[in-house]
Amino acid sequence: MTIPADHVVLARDLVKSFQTAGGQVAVLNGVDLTLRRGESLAVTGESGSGKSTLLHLIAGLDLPDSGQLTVLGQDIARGDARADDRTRAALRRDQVGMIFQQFNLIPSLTVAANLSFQARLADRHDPARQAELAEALGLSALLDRYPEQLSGGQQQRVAIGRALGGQPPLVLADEPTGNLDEATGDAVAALMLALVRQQGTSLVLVTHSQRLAALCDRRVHLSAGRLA
Ligand SMILES: Nc1ncnc2c1ncn2[C@@H]1O[C@H](COP(=O)(O)OP(=O)(O)OP(=O)(O)O)[C@@H](O)[C@H]1O
Repeated sequence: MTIPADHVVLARDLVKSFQTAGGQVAVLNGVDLTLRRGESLAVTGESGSGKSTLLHLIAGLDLPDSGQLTVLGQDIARGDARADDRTRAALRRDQVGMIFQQFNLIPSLTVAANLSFQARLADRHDPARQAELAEALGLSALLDRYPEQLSGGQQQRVAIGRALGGQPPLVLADEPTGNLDEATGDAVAALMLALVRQQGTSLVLVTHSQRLAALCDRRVHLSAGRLA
């Protein structure tokens, strides 16, 4: 299959199951998904429906049992072929920003060092760009602090800045407001979406919140292992 150049994520008939003590559990059962350049897509679904599993496959943190998955032109899975660990790690490091519910900042690094972390790994650290991003995220006065000295909303703003710092073409966010109160979560989500749009970054946002999902360009619902 030829992939149009503006397709950032292309998934066809993705299947993923897990082996558990109780037997094989089918989680994704034929997922089709297309994400275009600059598009934001919300993925909603019941708890346990497989939203994080899908995000992990797109990030190359795990591999599907079958189906095709191509991310930023890199085949993760196609027929029997699978991208190896190195290829998938390089894709994540250089081209994919990730934002988690638990923020996952590096506790021993200052806000400034956390902000520049991924851009440095991707060899795209730009101090002027980082200063702009810190300003946009309201973090300029907090750059010398450590994560433990920040509120939840501030920590998540640092995590957003870290994910966007290297201007990756794709950002994956897994319940980014799940640990924040409603008002803080709304403010953080609005900032994230504004920055993503400004940068022309594609976004996959996993969320329970219909309000948050409504802010995205498009939304899909995961149910019984398929997207609708
Ligand atoms: N590594 C694993 N081993 C075994 N089972 C797993 C594994 N990862 C996920 N699962 C199972 O797959 C199903 C989907 O999990 P997943 O975390 O993707 O759901 P989710 O929609 O993100 O849920 P939530 O909204 O609660 O975070 C669950 O039944 C979970 O127990």
